[in-house]
Amino acid sequence: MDSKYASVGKEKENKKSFENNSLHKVKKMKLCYENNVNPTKENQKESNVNGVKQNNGLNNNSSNDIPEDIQAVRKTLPVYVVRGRLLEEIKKHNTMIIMGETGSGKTTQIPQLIYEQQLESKFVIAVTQPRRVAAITLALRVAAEMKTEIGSIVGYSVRFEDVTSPTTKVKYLTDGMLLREAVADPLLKRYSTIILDEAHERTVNTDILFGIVKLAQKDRKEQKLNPLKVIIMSATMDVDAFRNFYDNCPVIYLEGRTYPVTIYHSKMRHEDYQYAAVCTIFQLHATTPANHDFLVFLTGQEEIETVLTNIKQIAKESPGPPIKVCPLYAGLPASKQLQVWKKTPPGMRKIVLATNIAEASVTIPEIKFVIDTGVVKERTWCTSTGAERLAVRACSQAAGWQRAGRAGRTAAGAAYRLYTARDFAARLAHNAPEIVRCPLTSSMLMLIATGMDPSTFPLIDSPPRDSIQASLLLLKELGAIDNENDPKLTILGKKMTAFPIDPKYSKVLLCAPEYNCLEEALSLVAVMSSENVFHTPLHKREEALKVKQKFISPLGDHITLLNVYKAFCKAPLKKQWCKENYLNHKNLSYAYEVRSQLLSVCQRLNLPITSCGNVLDQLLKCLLSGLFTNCAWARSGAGGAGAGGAGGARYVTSAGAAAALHPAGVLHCARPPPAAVLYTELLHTKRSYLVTVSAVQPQWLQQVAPEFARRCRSNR
Ligand SMILES: Nc1ncnc2c1ncn2[C@@H]1O[C@H](COP(=O)(O)OP(=O)(O)OP(=O)(O)O)[C@@H](O)[C@H]1O
Repeated sequence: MDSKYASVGKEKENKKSFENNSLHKVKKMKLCYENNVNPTKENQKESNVNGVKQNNGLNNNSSNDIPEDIQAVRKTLPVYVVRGRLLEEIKKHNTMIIMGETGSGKTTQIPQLIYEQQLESKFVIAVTQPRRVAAITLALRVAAEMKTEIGSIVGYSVRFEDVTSPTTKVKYLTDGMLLREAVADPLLKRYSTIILDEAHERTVNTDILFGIVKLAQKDRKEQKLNPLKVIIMSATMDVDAFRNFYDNCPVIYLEGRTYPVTIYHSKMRHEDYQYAAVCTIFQLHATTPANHDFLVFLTGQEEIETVLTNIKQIAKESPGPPIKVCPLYAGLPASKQLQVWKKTPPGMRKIVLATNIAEASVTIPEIKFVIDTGVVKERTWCTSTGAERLAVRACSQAAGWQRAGRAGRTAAGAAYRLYTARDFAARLAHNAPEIVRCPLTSSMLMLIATGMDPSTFPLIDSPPRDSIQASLLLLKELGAIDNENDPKLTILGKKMTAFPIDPKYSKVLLCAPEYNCLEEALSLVAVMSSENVFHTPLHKREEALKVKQKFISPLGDHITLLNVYKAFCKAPLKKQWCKENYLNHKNLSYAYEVRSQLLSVCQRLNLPITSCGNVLDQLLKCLLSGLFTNCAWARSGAGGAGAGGAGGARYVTSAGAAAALHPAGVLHCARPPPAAVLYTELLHTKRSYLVTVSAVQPQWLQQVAPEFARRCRSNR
């Protein structure tokens, strides 16, 4: 059964082109637009709808400080307009797919409608999000709409932060958190409705949740428990795949959006998308009023920081209002991420530079223009070598629509695609789901912890067989499961599920008391969870490398990172200290946050928090107890251990991949190069590199992981 409730479809959105002629000189460049929007009219409309004061201190008031009538805004949303018919459908069906335009009100309104209609009584409505920033900001918005304190009727639960209470009825949570809850209760009995939002993202966690809710629904029916309603939502999903998976369940199409988004495509291809983005920013900046904010999609932290510096420099000489540039990426401390939702002073323009964490679900109220570079940084994984490949790729059409959908949420907007219409048409409709290209160890552990059998578990797309086998073997060798054929969790495995981190690292923390080094292991794991802590600006490279010397340990990168973290903790004026020492304050603050969360899990598990002091071999052995598969040996012969500095040395990993030490690593120039190393990551770019490396004694492997060491010996 397909219902159509409104008439404006995505295919009817304006698709226009912009001509991007000379991009050589930012200030002189001029772009030509067809059918430009009328800025005066737009301003009038915007002043009526923007802004709301939220109870977390984030002020979303409109640029001209006219408070938003939040209830009036609600009532204009396409979902609200069709609420009666929609609720009828929701009552009728236990499983359904809802497709609706970005910004139509799916995520904020549908849970409220269900709650208000008292379809719910003592049970809770869960709404999952692939990303924590979306879960938090949506919960804050819905709490404001429902005039309630966050954490009471409306709450959220994300990694390291649970803002819910026994009165919470509408709960926004990351898919990872719901997966954790399924470990304790695979039937998810406290929920009467589970809404799996942004289904198109197809993260490993959501793919597993699709199967978990399907089984929970069936089992609850068989056990005559309260029924579970499952709603799958997105603006851009592959409906057929989901429909097949959920036994031809009904699909509801909600068409229509509140404000139009005009799409402009570049008329020519750009070799340098960062440069094209900066040019576009300044052209729009010079021609549009302040408080028309911009959202620019880039691929990662380093790129964001480079563009941020460029913008700040160019802005000094450019016409237009003052600019506030806000970065937004996953590794940014939560408080810094939420800065993006803070109101900018009147007369100022906010430019948000984001990775794809801002691609779906979020509303950043005053975003008028989206600038879409059309690329994303994606990790893929090779099962046989364990190598990760980090590559910048063209994003899918679905991602393009989602990005454009971040404009037009509180007023009409536009999306500038820095790629041609022809390029867009040639792109994949959807990216391949994560489950077919990423390591599955964490998800397998959670799945087994829920008592499910990985070999019969229902999935929309099956991961490659060798990927499942490799994950099960690793879990067995980590001691998390008893065997690979009919796996059951061991006591250690059960404890590992208490940590929201990769099982290799939870094993490190759980083994740390044995080596008397939990203090140090916590700091190291935390700092490794954050992005690069070293800041090496190109123009001050020599100076930055000189300063780095004071942290360097001859044992390698891990102890060097620990030295940095310890010094950071002692520094009284942290920001200033980081600046002087060429360190990234945001990333170290993030590590600090993560450490305190990991510490509280260790305390819950009653692990003794002791320190190994200067006996750092203990810490490296402990690290090896979780990362034993990440060992590499210097190749004998030319280029191997005997051949001059380590920079030229070649290593072979336990999985047989050949790689060199990464040039940014401490051991890159060690003489003689270490015979055996432990690495955190095997990265393929143009060459293969071992990243974050420490020297280890070859016999340690035998001591910490005898079974694995035996297997390695027989393979070598
Ligand atoms: N934080 C916010 N501040 C201001 N307005 C907001 C906020 N969050 C939501 N809104 C308003 O509510 C509308 C609906 O948002 P909602 O997230 O429910 O849409 P959606 O259909 O789920 O979109 P998407 O598919 O992009 O996730 C937005 O377009 C915007 O007008």
